[in-house]
Amino acid sequence: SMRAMVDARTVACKTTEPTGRTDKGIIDTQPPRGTRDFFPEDMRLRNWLFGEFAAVSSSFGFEQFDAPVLESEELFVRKAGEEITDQLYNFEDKGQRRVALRPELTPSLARLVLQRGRTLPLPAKWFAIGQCWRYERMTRGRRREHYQWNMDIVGVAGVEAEAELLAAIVLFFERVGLSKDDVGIKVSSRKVLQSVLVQYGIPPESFARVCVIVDKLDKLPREKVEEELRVLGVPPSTIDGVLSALSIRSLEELSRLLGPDSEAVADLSRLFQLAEGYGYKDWLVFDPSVVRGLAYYTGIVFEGFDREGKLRAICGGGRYDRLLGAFGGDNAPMAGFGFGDAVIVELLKEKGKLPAPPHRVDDVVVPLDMALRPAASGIAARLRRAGRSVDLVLENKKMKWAFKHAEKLNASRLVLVGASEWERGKVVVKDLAKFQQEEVPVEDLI
Ligand SMILES: CC(=O)Nc1cnc2ccccc2c1
Repeated sequence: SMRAMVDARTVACKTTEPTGRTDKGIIDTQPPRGTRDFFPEDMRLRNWLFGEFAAVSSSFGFEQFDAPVLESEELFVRKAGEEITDQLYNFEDKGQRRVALRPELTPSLARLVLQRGRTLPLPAKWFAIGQCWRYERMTRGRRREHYQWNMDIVGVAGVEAEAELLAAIVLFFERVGLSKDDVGIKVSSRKVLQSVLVQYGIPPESFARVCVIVDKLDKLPREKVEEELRVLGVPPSTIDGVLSALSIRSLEELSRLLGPDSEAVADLSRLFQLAEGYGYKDWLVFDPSVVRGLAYYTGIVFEGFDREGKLRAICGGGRYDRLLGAFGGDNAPMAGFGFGDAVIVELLKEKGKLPAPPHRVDDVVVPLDMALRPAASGIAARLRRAGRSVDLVLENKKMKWAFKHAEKLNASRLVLVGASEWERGKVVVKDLAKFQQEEVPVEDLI
């Protein structure tokens, strides 16, 4: 068999095999650095998770889109010092084109919206589940790919869009068995930071880069952050002002700091009011230290977190009203979120809520002698046309083996095609759930 050949080859790897694989022996069977294989059991979990993502998106009336994993590099070149662009998986292709494996889905969404232009009916509510890439020096041994679920709303300027997106995240958590005691969603607005920076006379064009640096506050030591801000020309005194604003923990306090007619206060108050209507207000935590690390956010930002504080952000998103303009198009209001496939699985594992979907089939069909193989194949074909999943035993096996095989496959029925029954137009059907067996006319099999 193949296995024997492979084993022999690894043992006597000095021989030159007909395949020419000389002393290299077997190929490296591991996937490339930082990437994962999905064996069937992994794929069953992944299909379950993506099924939950898609079910939530559909229950919000969103339409699915996708775009190539390979994009023009220019889609992601943003000089704001973001980690996601510092680690771009970019290269020059054989046509001397600068290309990159997408690190996120939002720029592709923006490209598709611009491609449709005014013909795109608004609001557009689109979702995607796609593999995203980063190129990290393997010093950190972190993964270089993950799958991300995105939901985005194009064309709604009010925080009703963000409220709807937060509702989708909450529904997902509820569907997978997580409660507001397990997870929460921190909510803020970049307009908080914007108003503080205006008070300190920081020029607006530094705003995105300051946000990216401030977002690192919970990842880097403070003096590192101060250093990066100083490089931008933001004096240390500003940092104290920024930090005091980020340490506020109530909307009342924020209103006192920014004044009663602050847009940030209005947006956040409205958002919490809508959250009350949806019934997920208790899942939200106002936390102005949430900035998010993507340069293009312009308003409300949010991130899902585990209340035990053991894991990195579960998901994140916000409003980004100026992205289309950055690509040279006319702006349209946009808001959305990204939800990775890694942290949520870690969290569900920790909570003992990770499903282990078993492989199963409806029927196992076995010819009891080789003359009946065509008959058995016909039975399997009928059952499959009727929508049942059928494992047709392809080698000549005895009853005992067939039974064990059917149980391994968690089959509901074992269909035995035997000579004496077949002469009478019947097959033996064993119901493996009810431990019963009966002779069934072929036409009644469905
Ligand atoms: C926990 C994890 O796998 N994170 C992850 C893995 N791969 C990525 C690839 C691109 C962008 C972000 C990424 C984030």
